[in-house]
Amino acid sequence: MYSLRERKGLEYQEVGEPQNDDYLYCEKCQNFFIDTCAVHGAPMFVKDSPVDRGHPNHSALTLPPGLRIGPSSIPEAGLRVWYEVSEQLLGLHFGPYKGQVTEDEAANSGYSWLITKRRNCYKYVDGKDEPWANQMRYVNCTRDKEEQNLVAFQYHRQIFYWTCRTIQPGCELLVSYGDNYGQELGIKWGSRNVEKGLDVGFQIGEPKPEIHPCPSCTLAISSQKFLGQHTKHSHPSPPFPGTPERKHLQPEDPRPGGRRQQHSD
Ligand SMILES: C[S@@+](CC[C@H](N)C(=O)[O-])C[C@H]1O[C@@H](n2cnc3c(N)ncnc32)[C@H](O)[C@@H]1O
Repeated sequence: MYSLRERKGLEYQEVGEPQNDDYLYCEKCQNFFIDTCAVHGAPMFVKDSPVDRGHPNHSALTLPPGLRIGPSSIPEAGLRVWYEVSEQLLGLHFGPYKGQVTEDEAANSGYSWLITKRRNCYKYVDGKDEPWANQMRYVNCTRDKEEQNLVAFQYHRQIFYWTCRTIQPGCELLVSYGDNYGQELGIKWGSRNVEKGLDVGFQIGEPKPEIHPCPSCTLAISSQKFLGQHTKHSHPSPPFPGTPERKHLQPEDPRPGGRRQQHSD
């Protein structure tokens, strides 16, 4: 016969395998890491300006100081995000991309990113509706490698953008939506004709489109008349209290960033 001895309870912690989107990438080391690069420390994350969700202008008002929204100089691209202050931007992460989260594949608005939950299992974050999205919805798609300055990546089941090259003052922020999506949009890779002097990308020193910055929010409007209409509609006095201050970028939440991700639809 065996006597059942009392067993001491084992104390242990279950340490899960890191998921693919737990890793971040250090450009200097050219290596992946979790949380903090052992050599270069924690990457910088830029937080959105705080705004109550559901405000009709929510997306535009979340713009961090130093960035602006205005008409894009890319033909038929609508609005864009551009960088307005005098220092260069580098080594920053924006996000997460906000919007309505759905598992419905039909989320095909032109503003929805695909997020991989696990093998063959996806969800979508759709930034179409401005009251539920953030400023990242205004970032347009790059037309070639040279003008790309942001990379979209998935981190902890969310989409972030990181600055893959120095962003000069006056430049539009441009991210790759992924090859398939870009083609579906009719965005031709290499359509920016630099050699023939037909580059329509807005660079410093080039003729700028007409811009009328709104004094009460981060929008810039293409005509004085539309600015008047916007002010009347969006800023009946007193101005909306969540109006962000226009200062240089101030990274607040130093955490890391990583890899490229596919754009959905
Ligand atoms: C995520 S939104 C970008 C913000 C958009 N420009 C706006 O005004 O709301 C994606 C849409 O912008 C337009 N777009 C983005 N990049 C473009 C490009 N390089 N050329 C033409 N249209 C572009 C397309 O209409 C696309 O469906």
